[in-house]
Amino acid sequence: MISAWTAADVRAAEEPLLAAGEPLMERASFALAVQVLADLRARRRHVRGARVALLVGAGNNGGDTLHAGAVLARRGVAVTAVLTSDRVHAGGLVALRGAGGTVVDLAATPERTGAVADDAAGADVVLDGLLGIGARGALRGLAGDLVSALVSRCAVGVKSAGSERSEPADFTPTAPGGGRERERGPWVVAVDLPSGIGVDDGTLPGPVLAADRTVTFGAAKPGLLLPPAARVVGAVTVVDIGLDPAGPPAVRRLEPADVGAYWPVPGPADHKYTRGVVGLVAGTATYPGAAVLAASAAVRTGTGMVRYRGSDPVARAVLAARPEVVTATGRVQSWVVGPGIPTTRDRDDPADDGQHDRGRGGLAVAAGNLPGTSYGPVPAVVDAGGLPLLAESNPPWFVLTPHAGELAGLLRSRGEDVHRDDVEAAPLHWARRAHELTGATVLLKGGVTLVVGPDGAWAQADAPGWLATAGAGDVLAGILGTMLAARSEEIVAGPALAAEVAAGAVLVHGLAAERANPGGPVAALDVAAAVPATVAGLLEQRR
Ligand SMILES: NC(=O)C1=CN([C@@H]2O[C@H](COP(=O)(O)OP(=O)(O)OC[C@H]3O[C@@H](n4cnc5c(N)ncnc54)[C@H](O)[C@@H]3O)[C@@H](O)[C@H]2O)[C@@H](O)CC1
Ligand SMILES: Nc1ncnc2c1ncn2[C@@H]1O[C@H](COP(=O)(O)OP(=O)(O)O)[C@@H](O)[C@H]1O
Ligand SMILES: [K+]
Repeated sequence: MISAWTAADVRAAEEPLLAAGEPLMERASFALAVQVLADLRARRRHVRGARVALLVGAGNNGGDTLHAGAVLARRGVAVTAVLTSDRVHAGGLVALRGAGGTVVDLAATPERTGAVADDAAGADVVLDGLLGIGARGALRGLAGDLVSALVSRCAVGVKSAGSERSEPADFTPTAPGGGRERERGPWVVAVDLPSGIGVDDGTLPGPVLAADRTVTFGAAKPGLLLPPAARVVGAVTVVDIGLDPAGPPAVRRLEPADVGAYWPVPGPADHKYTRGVVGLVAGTATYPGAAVLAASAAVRTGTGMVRYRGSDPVARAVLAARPEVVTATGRVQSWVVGPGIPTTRDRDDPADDGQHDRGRGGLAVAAGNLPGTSYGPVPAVVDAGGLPLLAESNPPWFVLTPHAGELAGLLRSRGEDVHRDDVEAAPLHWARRAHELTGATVLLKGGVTLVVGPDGAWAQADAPGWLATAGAGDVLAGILGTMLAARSEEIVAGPALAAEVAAGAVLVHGLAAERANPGGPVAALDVAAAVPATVAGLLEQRR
């Protein structure tokens, strides 16, 4: 698992160590220099004679950068530090000058910004040390001007899907094949984080120089995992400088081993009911495919049984694809409500095939709101047309699975003035808001999928861009339904678990998409078909 702590938590963890005289900056800057030397060696034959430009801001982030520059200069690298403030880290400046580095005081000559940017754009490596965890809002002043000038000189483009990111890293915050490629310009290494990203919320409030690598100190920061900033951090290397942040991380990311470790493997005493039964309210005459996709995915993920609820013609389509599905009513351990049913609240909408009523019924059971039945409470997945069926207040074992447009609609229905673009610009903020307003766990789908529950947030980036295809969301709903059903009682007893299970479902979905056709296009049903081998691969890792 990758864990990220907020700037405040990192500072709190640093404090006692700094008070005890631990040389944190020395550790950080030395590790940074070692990484830059490795990157240089990977890119050119000789380190000696390489050109490295340091972009230096007013704080300790600039201090780290200057000290790393001193190490590089002593190895024969031609290092030039561009100072964007008249009060940069004094010790770092002395060290760099002592090692033979060159200093350009841009703060004293701001009219040279264009020429300095030209020069930096011609370097082999640029170290972005303008701002670290002390960043507040958009990059301002000279630092902002310099970055804007550099961005215009180092055009970046998004790699075509399928191209490989080969840089060694602790994690790559974008999905496979979704990396970026600088069309021209230097290799950019962000010091601690790319200057100007929202450290704790992953927003991009102003200009940011996209990095090829981020060397981050002590622990990952939320902005390195969260969209949209995750798209500009490159390959992330976490350097251990002895920090031990207290409390739960602000954002986490599951790795395959985490999901494999807790996957429920049936034993000799199990039968289909102990494994979990999924109740599925999905599909209409207009969108029958959603029912087929969700049912297929639920079956392929290893459910004990799928009970399908819908009109006869759709049920026939489901059974033709998956004869394992049953249509008889009975107890279920999780409900999946909404794929392929209309998003209107109109009970009389003939296009709803009666699914709104069935969906409301399922959700009432899942919430434990039907006195006299012993069938609830159980977890539920609420997708697409299920979202308008939600009550005002919902239990956290409900997992809502909107994409950005659906999340905006849900929030508007609860009084927020928000549109799809706003959600895409600050997804963590709006997913948290939806969790607060509905009480439910919120899984916000996208290139990086966020899950927010009572116990914090998860950010998963497991899927190739090819997964952005019709029906992929229905497959996720089916996978998640099976995973929730398998741990139904545990989740209702400790609903914070719903978010972790949901993050696990996103990981399985993403890995299955990659497995279905590595490096190429995938169809939603093929993603479902790839789930069994994906799960077997996860289980293999725990042997
Ligand atoms: N304290 C230490 O000894 C350690 C600090 N570390 C480094 O120190 C960094 C944090 O240092 P600081 O607390 O000095 O903070 P920063 O280095 O992030 O810089 C804060 C400075 O930037 C200015 N600033 C803030 N927002 C701005 C904006 N939007 N536009 C322009 N200027 C802005 C502030 O006025 C302040 O002067 C970490 O990110 C890390 O790189 C690491 O070396 C680990 C040890
Ligand atoms: N750029 C992307 N990279 C990887 N996965 C993506 C990307 N865009 C969307 N996805 C994933 O594809 C799925 C699309 O689901 P959804 O929007 O509900 O489609 P549908 O309703 O047609 O099933 C989600 O799981 C989402 O996370
Ligand atoms: K930085």
